[in-house]
Amino acid sequence: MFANSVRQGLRAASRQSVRAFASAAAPRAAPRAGFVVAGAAVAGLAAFYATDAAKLDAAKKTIAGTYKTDSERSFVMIKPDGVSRQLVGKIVSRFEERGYKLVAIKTVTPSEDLAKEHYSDLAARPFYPGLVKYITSGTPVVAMVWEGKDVIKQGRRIVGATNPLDADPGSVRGQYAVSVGRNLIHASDSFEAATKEIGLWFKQAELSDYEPVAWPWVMADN
Ligand SMILES: Nc1ncnc2c1ncn2[C@@H]1O[C@H](COP(=O)(O)OP(=O)(O)OP(=O)(O)O)[C@@H](O)[C@H]1O
Repeated sequence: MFANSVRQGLRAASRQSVRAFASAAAPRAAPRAGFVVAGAAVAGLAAFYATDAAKLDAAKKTIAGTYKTDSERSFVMIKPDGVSRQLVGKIVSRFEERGYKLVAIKTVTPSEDLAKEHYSDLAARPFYPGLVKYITSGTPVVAMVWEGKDVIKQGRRIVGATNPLDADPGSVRGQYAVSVGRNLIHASDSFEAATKEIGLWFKQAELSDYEPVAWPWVMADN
């Protein structure tokens, strides 16, 4: 994605630079030194536009909405222990009562490939095989997408620290979990992770677009 935007930025930059150069370079037979200077200017502009395009891309809307706006989205998953312990309603309520918008929810019995891809950044960790086995136990997970301002950061606070021993008592893990290996729930920890995870678990068509009646009362800043 970033590579594409940089390529687009470079293309836009060279188009702009060529236009700028064409209008600035009135004499047809410009001296050789002029070409050198112009070449450097084109390279400089290309670099500038490439950086600028990358910056713009960071603010661009992805499947996880737009970061730091009301449309920000997080991927939240109730793990097999949460489903088996029949805590789904209580966990969903935490997000709902906070004011966040449920844009997708489904049960999934994850394949090994899906679990491995979801936790691919932990592949080298000693607990990885056990983690994959836990997620693919055959009991489903509940995969969800929640939307609203700061939902990624606040979602992590609702979920609590990875190890329930360190989790705030008011968090899901702090209230219901005991062991790091059975910590009930996952929530995206960054916008990049949310973009990857929502794209991995959901198709665009599965994500609903609506406004809850209380939305302005929850999301307004003043
Ligand atoms: N030491 C460990 N022993 C067993 N399982 C662990 C251990 N550390 C992490 N895990 C499992 O791997 C998951 C992913 O670990 P990570 O470090 O990404 O924490 P996290 O981001 O809080 O968790 P998650 O990605 O599930 O939200 C944890 O939620 C937990 O289920």
